Amino acid sequence: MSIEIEHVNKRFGHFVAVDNVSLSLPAGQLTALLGPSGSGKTTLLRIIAGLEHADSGRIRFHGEDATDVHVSRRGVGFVFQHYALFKHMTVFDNVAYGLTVKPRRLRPGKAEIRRRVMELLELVQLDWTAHRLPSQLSGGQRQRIALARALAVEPKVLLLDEPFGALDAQVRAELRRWLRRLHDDIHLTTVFVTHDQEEALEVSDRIVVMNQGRVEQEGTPEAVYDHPVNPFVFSFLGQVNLFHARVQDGQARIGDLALPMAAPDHQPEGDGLAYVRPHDIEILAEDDGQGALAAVIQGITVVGPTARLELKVAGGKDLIHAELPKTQLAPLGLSPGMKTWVRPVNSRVFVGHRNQNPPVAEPALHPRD
Ligand SMILES: Nc1ncnc2c1ncn2[C@@H]1O[C@H](COP(=O)(O)OP(=O)(O)OP(=O)(O)O)[C@@H](O)[C@H]1O
Repeated sequence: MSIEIEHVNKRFGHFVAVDNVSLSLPAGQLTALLGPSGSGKTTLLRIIAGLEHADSGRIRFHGEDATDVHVSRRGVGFVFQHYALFKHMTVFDNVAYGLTVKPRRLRPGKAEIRRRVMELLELVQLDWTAHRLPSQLSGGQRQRIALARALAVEPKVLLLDEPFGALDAQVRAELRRWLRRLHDDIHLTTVFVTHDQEEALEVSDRIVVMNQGRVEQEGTPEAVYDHPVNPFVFSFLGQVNLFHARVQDGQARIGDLALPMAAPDHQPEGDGLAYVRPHDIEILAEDDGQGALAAVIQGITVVGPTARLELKVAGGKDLIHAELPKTQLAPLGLSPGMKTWVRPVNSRVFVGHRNQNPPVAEPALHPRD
């Protein structure tokens, strides 16, 4: 069941929470609504669900207008960050709940309810917990039961609001891989809200990047990561270093250093900022004469297989961040205090954009200041 969102607006008093959003969410896909806190993700999800009413605009499910259809008739299943399972009911009864409260004529028989609940518990790989109480489960297990419960009434659309937000990093990572596998099995149109870019990139078929109630970009994870349309999306999808740059005659430069650019066809010319990801900064122990910026290593941190370097470029005020495989440290003989050369091997220059970095962005470097 596809979801079409057409010119949806929502204000709370004078505050614009959702600002003229139009989207088409394809059937059977897992779409992430990704954005910083307060960007309107949850409000949009609640409008899709029918828990919130848009001030204007329409919501269609598979082409049919659902804007004025009550939440109970939209055929949506939800899982929230703090999904309250009924504490005094067993796991089995929690999952069965939505079926047992159906009107008599729509309610399946006892044996059918049992069959369906056990099937769902197997799907979420927790059939062995059927007779437990929620308090006897871990947080991750509870969220999987919440998902089984949402699926019990056979929703046409599944809506997840930061479903793993309250769990620790490792459980979160396991659950998002599990959710991806589950989605590959059931192919239910799913929309999930997250502010975690890694989660969105790893799990979803499509990502909608939101900011201040608007959609900044929409596309596959590869498209939004590799071809961010503006500085906001670039910065929000990962760590970034900023350099003053100039584009002239189709060539971008930081000072005299020519930059290779993943440039769109019509790269505007003029002064701007070059955005470079830490893993796109090459570190050279010796100047190879092919253009690089002199820099001194300020610190090295090894995190698992990755070495993270902080460097100060000659003439620059702020530190830049580079990342490379830990195994390259020894061959290059890199150590704190050492003079090196750095070369951006991939970058994107935005000319004439307002610098609208979210707080996740790293400090800017101004080598020409
Ligand atoms: N019922 C409400 N009354 C007043 N303001 C609200 C209400 N619900 C949301 N807002 C405001 O609307 C804005 C968007 O909120 P929303 O919850 O949609 O953002 P979000 O992107 O989901 O953020 P988060 O990740 O923090 O949940 C916020 O500034 C919030 O304070």
